[in-house]
Parts: sequence; C-alpha cells; structure tokens
Amino acid sequence: MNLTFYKYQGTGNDFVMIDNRQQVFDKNNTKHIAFLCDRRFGIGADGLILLENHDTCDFKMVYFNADGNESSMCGNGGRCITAFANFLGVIKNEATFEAIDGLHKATIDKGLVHLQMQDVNNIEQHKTHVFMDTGSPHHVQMEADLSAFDVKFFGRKIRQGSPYNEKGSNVNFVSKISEEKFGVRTYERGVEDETLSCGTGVTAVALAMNYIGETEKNLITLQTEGGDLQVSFEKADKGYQNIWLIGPATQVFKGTI
Ligand SMILES: N[C@@H](CCC[C@H](N)C(=O)O)C(=O)O
Repeated sequence: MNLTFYKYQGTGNDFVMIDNRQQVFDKNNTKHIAFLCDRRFGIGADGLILLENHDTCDFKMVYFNADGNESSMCGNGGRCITAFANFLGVIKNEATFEAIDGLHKATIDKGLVHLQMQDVNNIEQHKTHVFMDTGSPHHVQMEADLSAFDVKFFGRKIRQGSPYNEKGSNVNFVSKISEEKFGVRTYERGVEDETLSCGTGVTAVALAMNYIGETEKNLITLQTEGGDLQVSFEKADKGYQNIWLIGPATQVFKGTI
C-alpha cells in the first residue's frame, strides 16, 4: 500500500511528516523509517514525525531520528508538526500537544511558529562546556571561529566520548556575534552528522549563554546554518521557565512512496 507523506523543514532541519491519525504506520519497523529518511535511497530527512490523535490534547507527536529509532524531543519538529496540524485543519492558530517530554503549547503568528519548551532546572557548568536537557540532551561549547570548524569530526568525538558514551548527546558549537546574537552549529545524535539547525540545541545554547554570563538578554537570536531562530525565557529559582522557541516552519512537498 502506498504511504502518503509530507516533507517539512524548519531552518533547514527537515522531516518526513505523516498523518497517523488512522494508525496506518508501523512504528516498530526501524529499517523502514531509516529507509524513508535516507537521502539517496529514500525521501531524505533528518527525522520522521507522526501526527496522532490524543484523548485530551489537539494531537500527539511521535519523533524518530534518521537512524530509525524513536528519540527524545525535537524542537524544530515540534514547530513543523504545529504547522502540519494547522494545514490538516486539526488546529487553528493555537495548539496543545503531547510529545515524549510532556505537554507543549504552540501558536502560529505572522508565519512564525512559537513553541513552548519544558522548564530547565538542571544545568551543569564544566570548564569547557555546559550540559543540559531541553527535551533532548545538549553539550554546549564555545568556539572562536565556527566557519572553519570541523563540526562533524569534533561533534562525533564528543558525542561518543565520556561522559555521554553509548547513549550520546547532541553537541552544539557556539560563537558570540553580539549580546543578543550567537552563531550555532550542531552535531545531532541519531543523524550522526551536522544538521543545518536544531531547535532543542539552540534553546540549550540561549540558556547556556545567559547562565554563564555571556549575555544578560532573555530574547536571543541564534544564527544557524539554515537560518535564524529566536529563544525567549525567564530566569527561575533553579534554572529557566517560560521558554519559547520561535521560527519558521515550511511545507516543502507532498508525495507517496
Ligand atoms: N533536531 C532536533 C533534535 C532531535 C533529537 C536529537 N537528534 C536527539 O536524538 O537527541 C531539534 O530540533 O530539537
């Protein structure tokens, strides 16, 4: 049977999107999901997302990395599925949906999707980097010159090394452009490569830059290889709350496979 899919991208982080409200998709077939995400033999994407029915929320998001495994939260994917739900008529301009890390609110305003992220209460500051979980685990490390930096080589080394080991972490390299703007390049676990943008990654970068005193601002622009995202937040007792990831989310094409 042919499978209908949609392709979405949010600042170049791209996803195969499937309307699974009728439970048509086999979630346990890791090889098939990896095939659909393969850029040479399949459709090609950084991940695959299912939109499913939910008893009390507008919808449920199920996220798989390009390697075919279900993974933790995807921020750009959360913005893209909100645009997809709007396209399907499941929501108007506001949504509450469930993802693997809990409930998320989202709004669509002037072509941008605003996605509320979970509060962050545990931030580890180390000599060379900051580590936190923004729905997915993120290592944040400053580098002076991002343009010449080998993100794939060093990202993979950090992702596979101690203390992350087999479970791994996403790895973000950051350079300061100004008090309100930082450049970011991310190596993504489960894609095992640099992606053009990572939503939970830029969220971690914005919070980390505030946490270590690189900025006093609470609305920060993150310049990724795929375009600009914004993150706003409030300081809380132990960390940060009312965290929003803001940026475009675009349908690229529809197909059957
Ligand atoms: N691209 C995502 C992050 C997806 C999850 C990540 N690869 C992991 O397995 O931790 C984003 O936009 O947040």
